[in-house]
Amino acid sequence: MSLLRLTNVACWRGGRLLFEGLDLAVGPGEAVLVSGPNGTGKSSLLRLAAGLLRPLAGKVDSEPCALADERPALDAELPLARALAFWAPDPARVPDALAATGLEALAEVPVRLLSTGQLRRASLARVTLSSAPLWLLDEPANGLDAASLGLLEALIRTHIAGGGAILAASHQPLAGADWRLLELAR
Ligand SMILES: Nc1ncnc2c1ncn2[C@@H]1O[C@H](COP(=O)(O)OP(=O)(O)OP(=O)(O)O)[C@@H](O)[C@H]1O
Repeated sequence: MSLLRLTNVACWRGGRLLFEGLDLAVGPGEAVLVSGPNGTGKSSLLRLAAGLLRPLAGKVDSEPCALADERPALDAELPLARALAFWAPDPARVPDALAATGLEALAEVPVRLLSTGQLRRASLARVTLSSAPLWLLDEPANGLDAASLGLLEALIRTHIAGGGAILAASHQPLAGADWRLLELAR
């Protein structure tokens, strides 16, 4: 059983072929780390997996997923807790998600006032609240200080231990899981 399966996938973007013939299966409890030089299509691969991009060829099958990338996808005008509640099937879990990402003191602060690293952590809180079995994390360590990196790794560990799956793109090594590596080449 796979939570994400790509079969013979080709991706065309920005007027060129980024990759083709890509097969990938990610099952419960598995984590895959996509690496490769700038512009090789790591973010595009995550967007394909999320159903936000269509493959040029091949097939993408995915269970419900939550994507965290550089866009927080939170209402900038709302206090953080309310902005997160919008995405939560169970809003009662918002305080736990804030605590798990070290944001409990910012629950009433409007999203637009958060710093870069705080916004990254808010995205992670949104992902944890989604209840999606598949997490798609695009450069999740960007902008995080050492303590926040520890929180990210703890969230990854818990998700994998609970039978979730993760597809992440990162230029930096990430702990928290026994990552299977997928290298995209130029
Ligand atoms: N919104 C877009 N519209 C058109 N082309 C795009 C768009 N976003 C990215 N591309 C193209 O797709 C290519 C791959 O971009 P992508 O962001 O997937 O690479 P990446 O491997 O994640 O890069 P990086 O390491 O810099 O984050 C880029 O070189 C660009 O030409």
